[in-house]
Amino acid sequence: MWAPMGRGRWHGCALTVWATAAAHRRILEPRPMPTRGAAAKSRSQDRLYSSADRKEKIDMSRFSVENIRNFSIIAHVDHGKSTLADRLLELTGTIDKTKNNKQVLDKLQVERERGITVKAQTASLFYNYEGKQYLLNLIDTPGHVDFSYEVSRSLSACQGVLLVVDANEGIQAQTVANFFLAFEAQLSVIPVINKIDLKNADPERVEKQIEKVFDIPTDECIKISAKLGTNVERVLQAVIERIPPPKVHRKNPLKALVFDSTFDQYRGVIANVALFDGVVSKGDKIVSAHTKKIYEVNEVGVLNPNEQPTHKLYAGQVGYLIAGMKDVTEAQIGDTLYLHKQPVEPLPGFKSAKPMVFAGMYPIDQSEYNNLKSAVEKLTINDSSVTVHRDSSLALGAGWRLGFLGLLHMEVFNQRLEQEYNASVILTTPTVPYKAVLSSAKLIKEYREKEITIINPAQFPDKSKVTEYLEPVVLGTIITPDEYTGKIMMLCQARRAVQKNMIYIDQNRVMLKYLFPLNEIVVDFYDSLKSLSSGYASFDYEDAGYQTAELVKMDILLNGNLVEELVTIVHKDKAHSVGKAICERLKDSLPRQLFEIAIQAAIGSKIIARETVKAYRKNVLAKCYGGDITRKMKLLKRQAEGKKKLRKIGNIEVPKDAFIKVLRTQPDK
Ligand SMILES: Nc1nc2c(ncn2[C@@H]2O[C@H](COP(=O)(O)OP(=O)(O)OP(=O)(O)O)[C@@H](O)[C@H]2O)c(=O)[nH]1
Repeated sequence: MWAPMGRGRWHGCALTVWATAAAHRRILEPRPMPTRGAAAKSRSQDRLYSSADRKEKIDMSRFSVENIRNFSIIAHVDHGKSTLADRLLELTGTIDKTKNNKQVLDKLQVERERGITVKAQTASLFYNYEGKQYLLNLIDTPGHVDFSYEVSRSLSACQGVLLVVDANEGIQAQTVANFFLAFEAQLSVIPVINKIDLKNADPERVEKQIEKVFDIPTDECIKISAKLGTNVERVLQAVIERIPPPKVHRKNPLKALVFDSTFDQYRGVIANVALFDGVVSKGDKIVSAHTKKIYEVNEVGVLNPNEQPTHKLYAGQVGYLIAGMKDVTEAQIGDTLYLHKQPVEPLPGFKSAKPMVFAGMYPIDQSEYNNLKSAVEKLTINDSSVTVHRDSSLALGAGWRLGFLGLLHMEVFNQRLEQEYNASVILTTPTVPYKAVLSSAKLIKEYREKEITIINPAQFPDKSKVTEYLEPVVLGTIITPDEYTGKIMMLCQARRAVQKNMIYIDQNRVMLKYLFPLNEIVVDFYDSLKSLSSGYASFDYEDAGYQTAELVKMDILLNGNLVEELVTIVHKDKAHSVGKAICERLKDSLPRQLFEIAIQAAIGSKIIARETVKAYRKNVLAKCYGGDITRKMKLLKRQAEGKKKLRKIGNIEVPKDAFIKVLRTQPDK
């Protein structure tokens, strides 16, 4: 159950508990299931269970393994995972249902602003069913393909999943991808058809799709409205009836898996742990199997959904552990913790995330390097799927080359750096990891390998040094109403994709499988797909290795000066159209300056595209009339502040966000 899973990506989850002394006593007695008539009464009881006043430590020994269920909610983006999680938390009294709860488990600012889940979150729920008290550990996971590493790690701590499908939209590409993650991990799958309250809901059609694509009998589907709370109680009951308890041994020595971690500036690393065997408590001396360092446990507890200290954690439970780990290198995701006096064989851990997109990251001002370094280190504790290599460039100074799981992941990381660490950075053109097979023994000796991976376009080796270039490919799944199939096929062809399969999942919905060069889909394929299908088509992909490709390095020049951020590797056949599009978009995003600017795309010394920005004089003081000196000074100051957001290339001032705008759209012809 805790074994690695498909698609080269992984996960973990967490479990929990809490209560005031009074509430605690109460939770140990079976609680009758709330009925509508008992609503007013249960509200006051629920308050006892709200997280605000849970100060007393909980005795976790009372939750035996048979009464624990670890499950995750997985779905296509926006099908209602977080809304269902809110209802489950309310129904079990974990949060106060009189409050207008929305995305309670989406704690990050970026998640609330974008309305998406980025980070898997956990909460422990207490639930009485047929006279027994259960501890249900719920993990809300992200839906977007870029965050499926979070999904797979979460699944490693679960025995079952709720597969949520929108009753109007039906099965989408990420429903398929997520189902197979759970299926490969041999988890129990409970299909939940959500949004049955919608006018266009057609749960019967979705039931049939589920039967056709996943081979799950229609009578196993639970039809709900997470928004209105309709039939949600049935979901909790199914979790108990259909998902098995974890297979663990409490009498064995401690074996705890670190499946996630966060950083607190006062308390250091907070490790999320799942206990496979044994017990852990405050004061225990534990060892990291990875570093062999010894720590004393300062605190253990559960997430409910906030931290709630407990006396101990027992096998089968999931919670958090603080043990004075201060450094990124000490908090390895996938590490096994064991008791100092009772060494154990470490768990297999997780395969590391495989970055799909790399970009250079540099401080806008080199004096900010150390602050940015510390911010990047802390954020990567919280997001272990980002890979970090030191890098430097003549124009941009010292920085890093970061690997992300996709472009949205890159944008979210950047936004979190700004919002959580107040750091402002320059990002270079995202690139996929290309490979080059070296041609001579001398070069192989120099690089110490025959096949090198290129994650920085500036280091792309010249054709004279290689026998062939290779590009990464992915197997993409597209689900669409059949009226858009023709247009989608043309789009895929323009992206150099090769069709592998096509099936009807119901009377008018088609599932297409294509082999895509990763480079062709990474930036804007999804946007193009959405716009030509009026938003109806969905897309997901998985790693499919490498293929030979004719690649060239393209430079972008401003008045003859190289723009390092925009150096890019392109397929030979696309060089002209991509170069032209970049020049045109750069022209649109560059403000006019006091002199003319020539924008050129070049391959080696050959110019393949050109645009010109005409000269223009921006005189802020022209706005002032009447010679008001204070106002003049204010305007000059504002202009100086604006300049901090600019990067100078030669004598040309380029706004920082111009580059990302340029990269957003590529031509489809
Ligand atoms: N009508 C209706 N709307 C719902 C229902 N459940 C969720 N929604 C709405 O659907 C939208 C998406 O819901 P979320 O719960 O944020 O979806 P999610 O799957 O968690 O989304 P990601 O975290 O981005 O993957 C929100 O606007 C919800 O209010 C439902 O049962 N009925």
